[in-house]
This record gives sequence, C-alpha cells and structure tokens, in this order.
Amino acid sequence: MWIKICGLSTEEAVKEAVRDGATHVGFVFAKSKRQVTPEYAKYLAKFVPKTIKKVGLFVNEDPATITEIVEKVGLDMVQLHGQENSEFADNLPVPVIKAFGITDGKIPDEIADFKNHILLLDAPPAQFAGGSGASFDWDKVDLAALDGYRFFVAGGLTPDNVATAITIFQPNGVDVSSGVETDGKKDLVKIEKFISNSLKA
Ligand SMILES: O=C(O)c1ccccc1NCC(=O)[C@H](O)[C@H](O)COP(=O)(O)O
Repeated sequence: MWIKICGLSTEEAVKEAVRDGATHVGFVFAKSKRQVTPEYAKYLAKFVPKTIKKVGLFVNEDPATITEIVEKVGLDMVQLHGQENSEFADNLPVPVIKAFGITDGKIPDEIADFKNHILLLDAPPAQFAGGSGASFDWDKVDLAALDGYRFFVAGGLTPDNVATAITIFQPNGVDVSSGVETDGKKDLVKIEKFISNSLKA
C-alpha cells in the first residue's frame, strides 16, 4: 500500500512521515497556503531517504518550470492538479500522478489517456484545485471503471476513515493533506495515526 502525506512544509512533519512509514511525501509548488519554494523543498528533501518518493504538486504549470524544479529539488514524481492532458504528462521527465475530481461518482472517461500514469481520485476542484479536505461520494463510484489502473484515493481522508476507503476501493495508495492537520498545520499525531491505520487496514 502506498501512503502519501501531502502538503508537507516543515522539517518535523517530513521526519514524522518518514519515521512512520510513508511511501510518498508531497510538496506543493502551486499557489496555496501550503506552497513551498524550490529552495526550501530542496532542504526538506534532505530528510527523505531515497526509498521514499518525493512528489511535486503543480497546477497548469509551464513544463520547463516543472522540469527545472524536478531537477533542483530531486523530485521523483510530479502530481498534476490542473487541466493538463496526457501528452503534457507523457513529456515530463519523471512519472506522473494525475488528479481527477470525481463528481456524482463518475470516473471521467479521460482516465483512459492516462493508463500509463497513476491516477489520484479526489474531490472536484471548487475554491481550491486540491487539498480542500472535501470528499467525493464513495458509494456512487463504479469501481469496475478503475480495473487495470493504478490509483490513489484522496480527498477528505482522515485517520478515522482511511481504513473504510481502503476496504471500498482496494487502491494502490491513499493520500492525505487536510486530514492530518490541526488548525491548518500538519499534526504529528494525526500523521502517525493515518499511517498506522492505513497499514492495519
Ligand atoms: O494542498 C494544496 O494546497 C494544493 C494546492 C493545489 C493543488 C493541489 C493541492 N493539494 C492536493 C493534495 O494535497 C492532495 O493530494 C489531495 O487533494 C487531497 O487533499 P485533502 O483532501 O486535503 O486530503
């Protein structure tokens, strides 16, 4: 099971995620309250062993800028939260996670173009492109539409509901940001609980 802790912006939170068994850590480079500079992400990356994937989040960013940040920080993967198409993803220098907002349980037909990439099922973008803490309607999703795809479930996951999400979706991975925060800051106890509950599920 992949466990991705997203929107990390402090040394303590990165170290906690690493210590507890996260397989992926996410740094947000899009405009956001969780945004980090490439320079600071490079510093945080020093606390991430090579076995754990460092993922950079972008929203409709220019590919040259993404490539520059990938190289500068040493990112292993890129997560795209905008209207990027599969050709855009195919031309990036590292593997891609493509976020799809799920409305009324409908898995978008576009996922077919991203078969070679990893999907991230998320709440539909509203005020924010991601990281909103909102869920989508798990019960309405046609799970058969996901056959043959590698995917993370995300959107409103918490230490308390992650085991249920794993039971329903049998995903390759789970991803969280808001659900391991208290008052807008990463909460080390919640990170530990999220990871241990994911591993137990
Ligand atoms: O976290 C952000 O601020 C953000 C900004 C722009 C694009 C994506 C962003 N975050 C994505 C995530 O952190 C997660 O991968 C996903 O959306 C789930 O977030 P959450 O519901 O907060 O757990």
